[in-house]
Amino acid sequence: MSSPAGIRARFKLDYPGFAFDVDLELPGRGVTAVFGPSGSGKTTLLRCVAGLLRVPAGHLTVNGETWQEGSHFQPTHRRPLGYVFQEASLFPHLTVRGNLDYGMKRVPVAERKVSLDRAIGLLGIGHLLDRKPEGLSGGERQRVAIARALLTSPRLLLLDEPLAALDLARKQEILPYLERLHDELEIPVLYVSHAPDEVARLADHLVVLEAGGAVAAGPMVETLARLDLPIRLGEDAGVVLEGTIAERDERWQLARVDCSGTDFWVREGGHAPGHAVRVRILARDVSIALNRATDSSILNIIPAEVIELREEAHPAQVLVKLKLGATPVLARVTRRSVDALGLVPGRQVYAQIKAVALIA
Ligand SMILES: Nc1ncnc2c1ncn2[C@@H]1O[C@H](COP(=O)(O)OP(=O)(O)OP(=O)(O)O)[C@@H](O)[C@H]1O
Repeated sequence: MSSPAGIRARFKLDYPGFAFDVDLELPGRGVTAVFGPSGSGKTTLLRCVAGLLRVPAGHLTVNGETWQEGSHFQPTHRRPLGYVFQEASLFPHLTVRGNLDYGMKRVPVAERKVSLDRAIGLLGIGHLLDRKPEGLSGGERQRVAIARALLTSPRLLLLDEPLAALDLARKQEILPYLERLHDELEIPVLYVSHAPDEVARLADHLVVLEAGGAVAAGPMVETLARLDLPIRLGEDAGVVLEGTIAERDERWQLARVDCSGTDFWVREGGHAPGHAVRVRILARDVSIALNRATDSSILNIIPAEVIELREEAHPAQVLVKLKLGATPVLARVTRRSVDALGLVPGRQVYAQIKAVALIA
């Protein structure tokens, strides 16, 4: 019997003072961000998946292939995966080309899925091929390390804080390459990161770890919109939505973004109509009205339904989940406003969205 597509990972491990116990069903494609505080078990999860840690009663299948079950344990070198850590571990005596060849030659010709040219093109490293690692910047080294991992034709890519050692400028330089991988490759990626901006730009799916357990796992949009989770991608609760540029308004330097049928006006980002983008809407930028204001400075006033309310740590404030068509958005309002407007689940209102940030 063949196993279904997707990744099924079940691991249980007891260190003194740290119990790790996860049972995850993850999609077999796209980027799954593994998010959580320091010491929550993110690297432990990746090490279990890679087979670097052998957990006695673990289970792992990746898109139909069983890598661990009962006494069956496929050792790391027999798992078709690419692993890139915080610090790229390139061979210092080999040129970039030599490092890439090394990755590629580990795979028989018939099984190669990513060609040398493709990997070089995706990561933009064609001009670096004759250099040695010591002559590369941190960002360039990481790009070479990712290209080398791709050349092993992995069926799973594990990226453990690949940008953490880089400064902001280098991060900004490498993120577009990671976005290209996301858009163009079918290989599923588990991406450990502390950085909200990386997660917001790259992830399709989120796993949130806390003290060795998964407190949430699901599609990014829905998971960020959950009121019972204290996830903050950035300085506030909020959602990240995927959409496409529907229209540009050159006169006012604005663009209309269509997110699953709900339109938002945003500041222009130079993208042509049809371009796929992500937008971030923070709860503090959303207010609620019972009627559509006609004399407001707010561009985005959208019919919405109240779905759920949850009191916040400060008793004056309430977080409200709204649905704008199929699109969830969070709003932060005062408890007094909840009372004054009679906000209860099912109530039809208008979401007034002051700022929508175009993030990629
Ligand atoms: N070999 C070990 N023996 C005992 N405890 C360990 C061992 N390896 C890891 N731990 C503990 O397991 C916990 C989780 O570690 P892990 O590296 O997975 O966390 P993390 O979420 O990746 O953290 P960070 O974000 O700081 O990298 C930590 O408390 C760590 O001290």
